[in-house]
Amino acid sequence: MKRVGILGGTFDPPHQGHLIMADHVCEALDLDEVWFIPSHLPPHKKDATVPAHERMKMVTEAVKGNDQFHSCDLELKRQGTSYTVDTMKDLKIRYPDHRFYFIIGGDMVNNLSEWYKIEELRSLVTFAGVQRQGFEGQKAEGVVMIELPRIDISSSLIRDRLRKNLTVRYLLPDTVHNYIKENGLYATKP
Ligand SMILES: Nc1ncnc2c1ncn2[C@@H]1O[C@H](COP(=O)(O)OP(=O)(O)OP(=O)(O)O)[C@@H](O)[C@H]1O
Ligand SMILES: O=C(O)c1ccc[n+]([C@@H]2O[C@H](COP(=O)([O-])O)[C@@H](O)[C@H]2O)c1
Repeated sequence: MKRVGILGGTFDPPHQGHLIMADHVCEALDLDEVWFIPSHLPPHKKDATVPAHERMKMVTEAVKGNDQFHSCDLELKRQGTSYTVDTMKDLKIRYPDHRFYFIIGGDMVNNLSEWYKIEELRSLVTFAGVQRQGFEGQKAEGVVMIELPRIDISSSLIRDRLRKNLTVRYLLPDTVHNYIKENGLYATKP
């Protein structure tokens, strides 16, 4: 039986906060792997600013160099709104013997009751929550909370800094930063 963490997100763009949270949960829960799954259309958020295939490529760049981290294009291939319950049902069929942990930031812990078919989803995964700056002390039934140094990095901060032509170096992996520059994403000049 493999123990697999799932980090779903918009990843617009992926950043060090995502990698650090995945690494800490991996250690704390003794996971074999963490799979990063970019949403095609995020269910509870306004649409991403960059197309799904570009976010997928950035996630693939971000996980390079860690053998336990993998990117997964299941939600891209499925298209439509990326409800987590659909993703996990699909993964359970493909990998019936894996045990799945769905990793979420502290900003999401208290909103789980609003997720689509949440009770069915709870039967498929264990939720692992990490603390997030501005959302301290969040906890909810059925969510294992993992301690994490507060990392006040978000994709919106990075998008905002890129728009203003301010440095984002060290906020995200160099590989992702290079991909953004080479492809002129977020209105950077290629
Ligand atoms: N710095 C962080 N600390 C803890 N959790 C985080 C952090 N950044 C992202 N997460 C969590 O990672 C998951 C995916 O996040 P997402 O891709 O939406 O990035 P984001 O930084 O929250 O984006 P945005 O700023 O655009 O809202 C979510 O569960 C989110 O709560
Ligand atoms: O399935 C749902 O109803 C649902 C509602 C909100 C968020 N999620 C998932 O939670 C993950 C993080 O979401 P976000 O909006 O922070 O990118 C991502 O995989 C979303 O698909 C899922």
